[in-house]
Amino acid sequence: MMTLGDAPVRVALLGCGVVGSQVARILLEQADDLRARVGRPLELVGIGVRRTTDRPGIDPALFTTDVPSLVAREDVDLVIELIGGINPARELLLAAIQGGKSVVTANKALLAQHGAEIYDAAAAADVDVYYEAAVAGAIPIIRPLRESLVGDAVTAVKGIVNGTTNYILDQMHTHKVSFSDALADAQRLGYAEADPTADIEGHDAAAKAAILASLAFHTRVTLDDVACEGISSVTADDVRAAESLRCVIKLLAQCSVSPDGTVAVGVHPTMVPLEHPLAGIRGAYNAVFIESVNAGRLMFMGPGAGGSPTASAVLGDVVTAARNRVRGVAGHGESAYSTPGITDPSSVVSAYYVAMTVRDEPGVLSRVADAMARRGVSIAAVRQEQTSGGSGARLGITTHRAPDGNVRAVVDELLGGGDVLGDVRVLRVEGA
Ligand SMILES: NC(=O)C1=CN([C@@H]2O[C@H](COP(=O)(O)OP(=O)(O)OC[C@H]3O[C@@H](n4cnc5c(N)ncnc54)[C@H](O)[C@@H]3O)[C@@H](O)[C@H]2O)C=CC1
Ligand SMILES: N[C@@H](CC=O)C(=O)O
Ligand code: NA
Repeated sequence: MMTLGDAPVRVALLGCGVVGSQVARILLEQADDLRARVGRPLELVGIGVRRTTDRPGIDPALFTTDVPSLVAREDVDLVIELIGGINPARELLLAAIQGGKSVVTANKALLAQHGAEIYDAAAAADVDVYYEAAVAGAIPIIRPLRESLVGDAVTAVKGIVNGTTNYILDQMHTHKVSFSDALADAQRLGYAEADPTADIEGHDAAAKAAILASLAFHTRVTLDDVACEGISSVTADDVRAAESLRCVIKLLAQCSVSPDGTVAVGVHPTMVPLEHPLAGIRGAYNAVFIESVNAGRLMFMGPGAGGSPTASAVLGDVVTAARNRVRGVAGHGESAYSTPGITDPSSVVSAYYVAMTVRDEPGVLSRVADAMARRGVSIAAVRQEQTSGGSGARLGITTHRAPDGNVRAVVDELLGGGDVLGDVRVLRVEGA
């Protein structure tokens, strides 16, 4: 990489939505401080957008809809991608890298599916790829895994990594707001993805889990490797059931090394006991625990979504990449030397809450208990109450830890028999 002499570091920004507009604001408002921190001015030379409209405080001459030409400009040193989605974001990032530009992105969907292609291209071109904003918004989590803990041996990463779903679940628990109203609020507040299906079906959290697992275990985990359940089926009844067990429902991402050395990565709605630190993570906040052999247990917490917090993480990367540029070096590349393989999701062990509406007749409970016992699923607690319509009983069973596949097999068996009337719910339960 060439040094820049005394020249400014020239920055192209792609996308000027929730996050991009805040990045532009900070680049312009904090220009003096940023110059002092980089040692050269950070000059915003263009903003690529789909449609040009006036944005208060930003010179209209900066905007262009010809994004490929902006990326190809000879005088651009650094490209910030805040468009989202796969293409054209992928093509634009690859073009930037192949043109010798360093890149900063918040695009977890892209990195979880095409990360290897992008990291390899950056290594070949000797330029930087930074992506702190891609996981858990403002919270520094990529850099701690990529740099601070790289001399340790991480064994598990787990937590809340999607602000939208945490906001929705928190509203459902705390204010008894409906799922759809809470989602509409999350969209209005700028937390949700352009298509919020990615949030509520767990795909966004799964993409982040893939990125975290890749960094934590020095391997390449992609979106397809992640067992993923979202929160779209979580109902007010589930919320009440969780509360009656002194729990709240959270969408948890879990990445760990299994006993056979493979890597287990999953995203699931989970009942979390009120006394657990993750239970108190409110609104669009995120929290991530890292467990490692030498450091022990670390917790990172903060705003996981929203324009200004996410822009903070983007600017951290921009300053780092610009400093590298000034010194004529590229930062740390990807460490993906390990190939442990992915754990079969059915062998992942957890405690469960299994609820179902059953016939209110003698013998039903013992048959359900027998089906569980035959699959090695041990019951921790049982609650039973009349359904409001009186057509059956609502059975809520909490299990001890058991393999996911065994619990699913019990549920399939019960659904095939005559005792279960319907409305079966299976939720993981986190240890206190
Ligand atoms: N909103 C948030 O809280 C967070 C968002 N992110 C990520 O940041 C990225 C941007 O997210 P938001 O700002 O929320 O999205 P947004 O939808 O508000 O903004 C996207 C911007 O890209 C532009 N754009 C879309 N298609 C384009 C195209 N083909 N060519 C040029 N410009 C195009 C849009 O006009 C808009 O200016 C995404 O990758 C998202 O996953 C990451 C962390 C938090
Ligand atoms: N839609 C995402 C935005 C941040 O990554 C979320 O809600 O967490
Ligand atoms: Na982050």
